[in-house]
Amino acid sequence: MDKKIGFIGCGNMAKAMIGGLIKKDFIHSSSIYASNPSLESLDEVKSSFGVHITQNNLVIAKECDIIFLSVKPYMYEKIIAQIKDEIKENVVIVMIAAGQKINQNEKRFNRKIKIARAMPNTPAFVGEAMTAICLNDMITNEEKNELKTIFECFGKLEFIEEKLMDVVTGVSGSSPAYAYMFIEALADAAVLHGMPRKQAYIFASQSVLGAAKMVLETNMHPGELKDAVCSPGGTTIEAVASLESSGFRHAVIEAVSTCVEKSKIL
Ligand SMILES: NC(=O)C1=CN([C@@H]2O[C@H](COP(=O)(O)OP(=O)(O)OC[C@H]3O[C@@H](n4cnc5c(N)ncnc54)[C@H](O)[C@@H]3O)[C@@H](O)[C@H]2O)C=CC1
Ligand SMILES: O=C(O)[C@@H]1CCC=N1
Repeated sequence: MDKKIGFIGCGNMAKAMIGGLIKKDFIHSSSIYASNPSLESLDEVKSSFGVHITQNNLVIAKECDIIFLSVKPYMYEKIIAQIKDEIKENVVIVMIAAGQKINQNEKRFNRKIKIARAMPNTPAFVGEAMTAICLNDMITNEEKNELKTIFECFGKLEFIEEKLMDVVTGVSGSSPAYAYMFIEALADAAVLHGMPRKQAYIFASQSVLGAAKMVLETNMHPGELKDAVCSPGGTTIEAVASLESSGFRHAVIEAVSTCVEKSKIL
């Protein structure tokens, strides 16, 4: 790709996406820019991936053709005010913040601007993100395809309606955190029963990875796949019954709903 991609805000999500892009070899590191007030994370991306780093957001504004706003949602107003008169004519702004709506941010630029709203997740770092994206009507088909290629460098991508974006935050943007909690809890249980901690993480995480692949690759219903693990009178159904009596599904549904509601008000 001959365009320059910039990240304003070089925190967890930006680092995951930069890592994913570089590992895929889709864009040369000299075409990636990252800005951040503190040097710590910038030094990390420079030494790991060789990208340009700066503490000045205006460098990104002036240099880059596609700019990811990878700062916290409450920073958007301030960052847009800072860059809006310095950005290139045809720049594509990619907003990844939870809860930030396209029309609310279009107004902040005081002119017609190309905006994509995306919700990725941190598994981008290992090329396994799930990203949802929606676009405003300023973005051309060619730019849509470029964005598709960029996001597919580090995982799966679906174009969705903006009204579903808060749901996406709950089901995929934030859900790696719940999955890590599940893996940690599985491993804790294995340790409780005598397995060394390191080994327990391998067993727990590989079985979660395998289960996810089964859902994606067999197209079978998760319930059917679960049933295939539960031998009549066997071990698994004991665990399943125990999870049900602890309100496992209800706890997950409630947690995701809280997350979606929070995304709506950010
Ligand atoms: N962490 C995640 O899993 C996901 C995060 N997001 C979104 O990505 C955005 C960033 O989230 P994280 O990376 O988790 O946060 P983070 O706190 O790790 O990163 C934000 C970065 O912005 C920097 N920053 C603060 N003020 C700045 C300024 N004036 N100019 C430039 N940079 C500045 C901070 O120093 C920090 O490094 C948020 O809006 C969040 O909603 C979206 C999907 C997933
Ligand atoms: O916790 C957050 O607000 C961000 C949005 C999705 C994942 N992390």
